[in-house]
Amino acid sequence: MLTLTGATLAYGQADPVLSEVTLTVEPGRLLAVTGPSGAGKTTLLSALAGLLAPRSGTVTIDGAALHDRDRAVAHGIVLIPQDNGLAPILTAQENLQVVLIARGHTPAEARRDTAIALDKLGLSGQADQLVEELSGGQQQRTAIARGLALGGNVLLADEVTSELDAGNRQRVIELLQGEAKRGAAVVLATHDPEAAAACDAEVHLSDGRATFKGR
Ligand SMILES: Nc1ncnc2c1ncn2[C@@H]1O[C@H](COP(=O)(O)OP(=O)(O)OP(=O)(O)O)[C@@H](O)[C@H]1O
Repeated sequence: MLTLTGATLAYGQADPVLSEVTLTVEPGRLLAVTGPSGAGKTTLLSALAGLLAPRSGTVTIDGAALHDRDRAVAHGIVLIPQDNGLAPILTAQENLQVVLIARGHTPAEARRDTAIALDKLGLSGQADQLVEELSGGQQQRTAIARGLALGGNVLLADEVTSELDAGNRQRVIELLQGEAKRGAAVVLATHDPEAAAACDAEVHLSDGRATFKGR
């Protein structure tokens, strides 16, 4: 269970982006994080990913303080970043394999899980293409495939449908729902009302505050 308690999130000495946020990201649930541009969606996901320590309040995973990204990785917290975070001069499949091998897969396991994840995103035909040669939407789907291949306990997806056509957006939402069904806690930051509506719950960020919206 990943929990923020009374967390104030800020960069350096600047005014807080979000104040006194309390929320729990529950296994088996898909949570939407919504709000206008600049409201703090990426900031919230950064705190949940162990990348940004709260100025006050706490972030805990299974009751233990989440001090840093290393701790988050050890707890299986996977982030699919807004800018996709892919290495442009590696192929789509290399981007997945490198990360899987770094997490302890054998090369054969990494090849197998890479192929499965790329196929789920409809990218089998792009496996050998350099990321820099892929379209924006294909790159976004490659980043999602990499996130899914890691099979995390917590999956934080930051605006991962922004460059997708309707069919692929639906596919991705169904995959995220599938991740929740297998028991992962899934968080989707999104501007898209349809994507938010497909989630089990929604937290809306506005004017530095987080508000839960019912379903
Ligand atoms: N690394 C940083 N250093 C300083 N300020 C930052 C940093 N990252 C974000 N901010 C500021 O924090 C605020 C929230 O930004 P954030 O990226 O979390 O919003 P967002 O809701 O994800 O926006 P968008 O929908 O446009 O992606 C903005 O005012 C932004 O300028």
